[in-house]
Order: sequence, then structure tokens, then C-alpha cells
Amino acid sequence: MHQLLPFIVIGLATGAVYGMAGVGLVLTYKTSGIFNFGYGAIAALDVYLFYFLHTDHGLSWPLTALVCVFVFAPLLGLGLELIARLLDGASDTIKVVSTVGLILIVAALGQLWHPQTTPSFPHFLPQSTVHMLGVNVTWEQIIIFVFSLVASALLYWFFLAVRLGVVMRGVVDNPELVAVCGDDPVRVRRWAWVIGAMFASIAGLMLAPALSLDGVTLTTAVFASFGAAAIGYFSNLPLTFAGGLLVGIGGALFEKYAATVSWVGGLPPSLPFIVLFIVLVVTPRARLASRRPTSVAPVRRSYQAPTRVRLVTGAVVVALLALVPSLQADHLIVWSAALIYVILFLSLGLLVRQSGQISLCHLGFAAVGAAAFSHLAVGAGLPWLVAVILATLIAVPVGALVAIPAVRLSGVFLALATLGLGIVLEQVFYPRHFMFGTSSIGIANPRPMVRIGNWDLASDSGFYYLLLIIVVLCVLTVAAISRGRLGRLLGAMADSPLALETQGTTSTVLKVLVFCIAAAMASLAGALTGMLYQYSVGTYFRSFDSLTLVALVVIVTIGEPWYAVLAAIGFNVIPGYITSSDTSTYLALLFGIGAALSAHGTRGGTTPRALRHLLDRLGGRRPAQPVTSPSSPSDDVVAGSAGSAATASVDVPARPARMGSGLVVQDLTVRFGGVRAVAGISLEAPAGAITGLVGPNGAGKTTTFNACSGLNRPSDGRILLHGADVTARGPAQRARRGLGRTFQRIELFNSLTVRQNVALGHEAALAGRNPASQLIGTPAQSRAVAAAAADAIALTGIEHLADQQVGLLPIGQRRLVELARVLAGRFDLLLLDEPSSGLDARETEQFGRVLLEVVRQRGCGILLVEHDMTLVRDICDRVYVLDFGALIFAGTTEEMTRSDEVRAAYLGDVAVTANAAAADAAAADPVTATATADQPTTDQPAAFVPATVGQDTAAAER
Ligand SMILES: Nc1ncnc2c1ncn2[C@@H]1O[C@H](COP(=O)(O)OP(=O)(O)OP(=O)(O)O)[C@@H](O)[C@H]1O
Repeated sequence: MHQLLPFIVIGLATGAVYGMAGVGLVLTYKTSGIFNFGYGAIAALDVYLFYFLHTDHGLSWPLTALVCVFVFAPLLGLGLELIARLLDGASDTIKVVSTVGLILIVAALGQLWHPQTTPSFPHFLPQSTVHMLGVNVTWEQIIIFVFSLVASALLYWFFLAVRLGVVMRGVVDNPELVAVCGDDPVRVRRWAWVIGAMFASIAGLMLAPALSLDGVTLTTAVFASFGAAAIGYFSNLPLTFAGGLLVGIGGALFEKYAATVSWVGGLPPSLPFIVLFIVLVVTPRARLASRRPTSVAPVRRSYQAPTRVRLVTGAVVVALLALVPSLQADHLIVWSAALIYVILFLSLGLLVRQSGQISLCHLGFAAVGAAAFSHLAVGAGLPWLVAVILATLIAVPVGALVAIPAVRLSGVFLALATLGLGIVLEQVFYPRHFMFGTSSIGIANPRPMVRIGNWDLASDSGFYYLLLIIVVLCVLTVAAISRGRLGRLLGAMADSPLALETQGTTSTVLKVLVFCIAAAMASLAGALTGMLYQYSVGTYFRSFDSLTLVALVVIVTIGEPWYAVLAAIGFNVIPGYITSSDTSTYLALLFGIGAALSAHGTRGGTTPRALRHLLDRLGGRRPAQPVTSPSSPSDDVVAGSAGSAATASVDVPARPARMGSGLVVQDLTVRFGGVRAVAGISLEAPAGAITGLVGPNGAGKTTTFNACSGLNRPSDGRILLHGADVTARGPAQRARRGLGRTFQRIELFNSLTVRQNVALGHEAALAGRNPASQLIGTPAQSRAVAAAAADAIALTGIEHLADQQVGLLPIGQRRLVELARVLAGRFDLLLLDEPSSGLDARETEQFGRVLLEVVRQRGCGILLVEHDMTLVRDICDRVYVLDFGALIFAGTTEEMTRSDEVRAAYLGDVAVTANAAAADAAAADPVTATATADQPTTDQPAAFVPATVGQDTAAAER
């Protein structure tokens, strides 16, 4: 134990800093919803300023520290708060990439500031020692530990006891409520960013003396606090601090054994990331739930040039590339590297752009490919082609391993997990003999010793042509994926994983599948990189560069595969021609700025209208029908009303009906923490009938729907679908068993067209959970999908919108598309959540007729949540009424209109509302009673015509 004490002391000091940094990080994450990957960038900038003022210009260290912590850091915090506000409503990918951009900027600035040598940072705190418990402890260590502990404790106390801190906690849960209470949420968040930046600054200054002053080292040093934050579940401050201590002490102890125990080598610096990865993988998903976005992400206009234009452009580009060995022989290696990077960018694009998943460890896959190829081709002596194929395939299980967090997590947590994994791969595995070993020349990666006529594949130009062929094949593969079923599913998953799952595709399998494909392609690129230089070393595949790759894939917004070509030119070719030592750094700075500002790129389309028109004309495509702006209030009127649905008779195309018995909900209770949203309700929605589920706002209707479709977990009760208990089944399984649904807050695949959206209503269940069927569909299936989509589109009268991008349509039309999508599916029980909101009276009436005919001709059942009581009266066979989560009425619509209890519930008459069921519920669960008492009830007339018709801003789907 005595031998361990010095290491524990070191670990305590470093760990306390990690803990304090983690506490600041968690503070901003909790209050803004933005996980600041660039947290280390704040620390690094402060360290630079400290060095500049104190070391370069002789300012005393206390004064310099004051300037850094109390002036510069708050300014940085204010700047970051501005960026964070820009990011509100942006996708997780953009949020991650923006903050990653800060890292790239600061790393580049650091490099530009001290390009040649990286100076070391001075120890500004006293280095004298005291003897404690038999160990010599420096005053620096004592001060760091005590200061970090006190700062973190103060912040915790501030959160608990000071009004601003309490409001900061409130802003996390309900910014609107904070505003109603007279506090400005923006001001509150600004404070959080300022305090977070100050904590980062202090952490940077305390860690810096042990580090060299280069940007990468400094920005990534504070990454260690991510591990601490993970231990605190990104929300608990004391646990985060304790996590920091654990990581610090663990790292120091590993350090002790690293010299003697060979397997420990590389582990000490990676420990925070191992912890991060493990915590993310094992933590229950609900604990890591992201905050609900406060605004809706703007929709980007999708545009693809006509096929003819794309083919011709592709042929021209390939022809030009084929001339490179003749025209640019001096730069052949640069162009060869660019070709390889096209493959890398394409594979990363499959993840980031097409499926909306962030991987920050992509070069790790490439490293696996390079190392595997070398060991197979040189070590095992396998023929070149066999070694290449096996090296490509070897990354598949690695991709599947990375997909474990992807399956469970999404957005920022997936980014964190992959960041951790990339760093662990680099620090722990790269130096091992089964990867690159420790030799500085690395491991041999031979080119193919094949000559075909005059074409020597091992020569530089011969290898270049081989690369060109491989790249063309990869581009064609990715194009085939994009245009096929997998591409549609990936696009759908990126837009709305929730909707895809409830249409019948198991997205966990889809995520694993796409990770495996992307990993295999990256692995191939890695093997080719090794072959290009004939040797490969770990530094070709630095985990930090994975961040740059992701930034490039996001900021180059043009379509596939051109983004990959442009990104490769930016990353490889430009530095090959402009050979100044700073070119790469300036480029990294540019990429960083682009990434930091990428939130701007999400607004509107990316291809200028004039260019689109020109390309369309060249490709012989008819100009697209203009779509009315979704922002105009008048657009809420449904343009589709002129379609066939407006005709009096409704012809419902037959669908093979499975004719089960319907849906049965038994004693369902759903709780959210202390709130009992649904209290022991039972209801039935039989096949061949329309059943209404009504109630005032907050009554528990959507929660009941979510429980039926598997989106929330009931605390009690059972859900039976056609007689089978599906309570433990996921949403996709329930969908495949015939349960279809629409959403109160419309869930469409915004980047796809109306036809593609509707087709997915049928195709998603065919894709199911089998990787092979997710990859590709049979021709018979394609015909069935197309026919089902055409029928549903005609039924809802939206033929004229079929080729429009859904995200650009007004709300009323979007509702019809969502209805068409569920009608295209092979569902025999439909849950429709306020489907008529956004429709006018005539359209609602017609809509009701469509539903009646669907039920009559297909024999399916419908459970309808609706505020329009006229529609409910007209089409429902039976109605259930909820109030405060309890069932207060079940019967026919006539009985409902005569019910005093229902009338009272809608009118908010407390005396009458206190019926037996509600009173029981309140007595059994006073928390619910208190919580729901605050719910706004709809102030409706006795006819129950709601005030909410036409609105689409109701509570988000939970
Ligand atoms: N994820 C959640 N976390 C906490 N409380 C929730 C959550 N989802 C719903 N609730 C609460 O459960 C209750 C029922 O909400 P629900 O959305 O099911 O009502 P609703 O009848 O669909 O209302 P509306 O007609 O306004 O959509 C409300 O008190 C709501 O605040």
C-alpha cells in the first residue's frame, strides 16, 4: 500500500481537476442540451493566453490567472452561448460537429502560434513539498486538489441553494415555465456557459504544467473529464467529481504498473475513455435520455441532379482522373491518397449523412484494415487479393462492436462512445504487435505483384489505376445502396427513427448493418493506404484526424459522391500542391470554422435554385411544381382536397386482411417518475370498428398510444394484439404484427418524397429485422410496395404531391401523407393520433368517410384520438374518455354526449369531475393528482368542439 500512496496522491490531484472540469461540462450540458466537445478548446485557449501574458510578457501569475479565469473565459463562454443558441433545433450531428469544429480551430491556432517547437508550460504553483503519510506531496498538488474540491462543492451548493442555480435546474426541464416565472432562460443559460467556461479554464491551467503546449494535446487533455461526466450520468455533479477522482487515481495506478506489466502499456491515458465507453454501454438508456429539443430542426431541401447529368459528369471526372498519371506524375502520390480518401469519406458519409449516426473513430477502422492486411499478406503469406478481401471483412465484427453503443445510444452519446473507442484503439491497440507494433518503420503492406500486359500494378501509376477502378466500384456500390431499400431505410432512420420503428423495421439491426458496411469500406481504404506507402504506421490513422473527417463530411454539403471527392481534394490534394508548412494547419482551421458554423448550413437548401434549374434542363427533367411555403398560415389548408379523396364515393384498395380480434388494453398504468400519466385503464379497440379515445389536454391519450405501440414501458398492465400479449415486444415487432400508427406531432421522413414516405409504410415491415431483407428487396416486393403506395396516395388524394419532398409541405398535407403511409402498410389495427388536426371542416368530413370505408372494406380496427367531437360522433362506434389519466367513461357516442362526468371533465367542473375513478386515482397517487391539477384543460363548449383543432404544436411524442 505504501508503494501505491505516491501514485494515489498524483491521481487525487489530477482526478480532482478532471472532476472539476467534468462538473463544469455537465453544468452547460444540463442547462443548454449541448454537449460541448470543444470544452478542451476553451481550456487550451486560456492556457495559451496565460503563457502569452505570463511567460512571454512577464505578467505575474496571479494577475494572469485572474485575467484568464475571470475575463477571458467568461468572454469565451458568452461566445459559445451564442453558438449554442444557433444550434437550438439543429440535429445531433450538427451539434456535435459544431463543437468538434472548436477543437479543430484551437488545435490549428496552437500549431500556427508555435509551429516549430512546442514549449512546455511553467509550473506557476509552489513546487516545495510536505511529508504526509510517508509521502512527499507538493504544494501544487495540495492546492490543485483543495481548489478543485472547493470549486466543485461551491457549484453544487450554488445549484441547490442559490436562486440562479435553482433556476438553472429549472431551465433544463421547462424553459417556458422559467420564462413564465419572470426569469429569462437565455440569461440563465448564458450564466451556465460562463461558469462552465471558467471551470474549463481553471482545469486547463492546472493540467497544463504536465503537458506540452500543442493544440491537440491541450484540447484532448480535458477529454478525460468526459469519463468523469459519464460516471455522473452527465447530470449528477457530486458523482461526476467522484468519477474524476476515480479516473485520476485509476490512471495513476495503471501508470505505476505500465513499466513492469506489459499489457498495461497504453492503458493509463486511455482509462477515462475506457470508463466512458463502458459507462455508455452499460448505463440504462433511460438514464441517458437526451433533452427534448425546444424547437424543430429546419428541413434541408434534398436535390439530386437528373441521372443523365450525373452519369455524364461522373464519366468526365473519371476521364480527367485517368489523365493524372500523364499530366501530374509529380503529384501522383497525392492523387492516389485522395482516391483512397474518397472511399473513406463515402463510408463515413453512409453513417453520418445517410443514417444520421456519428462515428468519431472512423480512422480506427482504417487502421484495422491496414494492420490486418499486412499480417495476412506478409505474416500469413496469403495471396494479395485474398488478403485484401479478408482485411476488408475483418472490420465487419469491429464495426458490429462499435455498433453496440449505436444500437443503444444515439446522437451525442454515440459520438462520445466512438470518440472514446477511437482513442483507446490508438493508445492501447495500435502499438501492440498484432497491429502496428512499436517499430518506427511500421509494418509492410505490399502492392499486388501483378502485371497485366504493360500495366504493372505494383508501379506508382499502375497502382493509381487500380485505385481508380476500386474507387469507381465503391462509388457504384454506395450509389446502389442509396437508391435501393437500404438507402431508403437509412434516410428514414436519419429523419425519424421513431416512425421507422413503428412502421416495422428493427432499427437496431439496421444500425449494426450500416456500421458493418461502413467499417468494411474504411478498412479497405486503410489497407490501400498502407499499400500506397508500402508500409503502414499508426500515425497514418490518428484518432484526432477522425474528427476532421467528420467535420468535412458534414460541411461539404453537395450530393453523393461529390462531397467525398471534394473533401478528398481539400484534405489531400491541396496540401500536396501548396506545400507551405502551414497549409494543412490553415486548412484544418478552415474546416474547423466551417464545422463550428455548420448550424447555418441546415437552413434551406444547399443547391442554388439557378443551378438546379440548369441541371434539370440539361438532364431533360421537367421543372418541379412549386410547393407553397410551410410557414404561411394559409398553407394549413389542405391542397390535397382537390384529389380523389374529395369525391363522394371512396374506393379502398383491398389489402390481405389478417383479421385478428383487435387491441385490448388491460389495467394499463404508465408512470413518468412521480407522475402517473395513465392510471389502470382498460379498453378495447376491436377489428372492424372505429373506437374513439378522447379527453382534455394531458388526460393521457398519447401516453396510452405510446404504451400500445411499445414506445413507453407500462408500470403495470398488459397490451394484447389479436389475442397475443405484446407487452414485452418492441414497436417494430408490434408493427409487423399489424399495429400501425400516426403521431400527434407528425413524424415523417422529411428528406424523402411523398411517394417514398408512403412506400415505406409498406416496405419497412418487409425489411423487418433481417439484415438481408433490410439490404435488398425482391422484384415482387418492389412491385407490391409501389402498388400499395400508389393506392394509398390515391385514397388520400395526394397524387399531385407524390414527387414533392415531404419536409417542404405544409402541415395539412403532411397529415395526409402520414395517413397515406399507415394506409399503405399491412396494418389491421390503426392508432390515429389527432389525424384531422390541420384539416378544415369539409376535408375532415371527407377524411371521416375514408376511415369508415377503410374499416368497412379492409375489416381493420381503428383507435382514434381526436379533439374534433363532430368527427368522433360521426364515425366512432364506441368511445372511451380519459381524464387525469383515469378512465371516466366508456360507451356509445350518444351516451357520451349525455354524460355529466364527461361534460364536467371538459368544462373543468371540479365538483362533477371528482367521479369515482378519478378520485380513486388521486387518492392512490397524490403526486399524479398534484401534477395533473396543473394541466391546462381545454375550455370547451358543451358540444366538446375543441379549441385545439388546426394546431400542430401540441406536446411532443414521448
Ligand atoms: N415523458 C414524460 N415525462 C413526464 N411526464 C409526461 C411525459 N409524457 C407525458 N407526461 C405527462 O403525462 C400526462 C399525460 O400526457 P399525454 O401527452 O398522454 O396527454 P394527452 O391526453 O395526449 O394530451 P394532449 O391532448 O394535450 O396531447 C401529462 O400530465 C403529461 O405532462
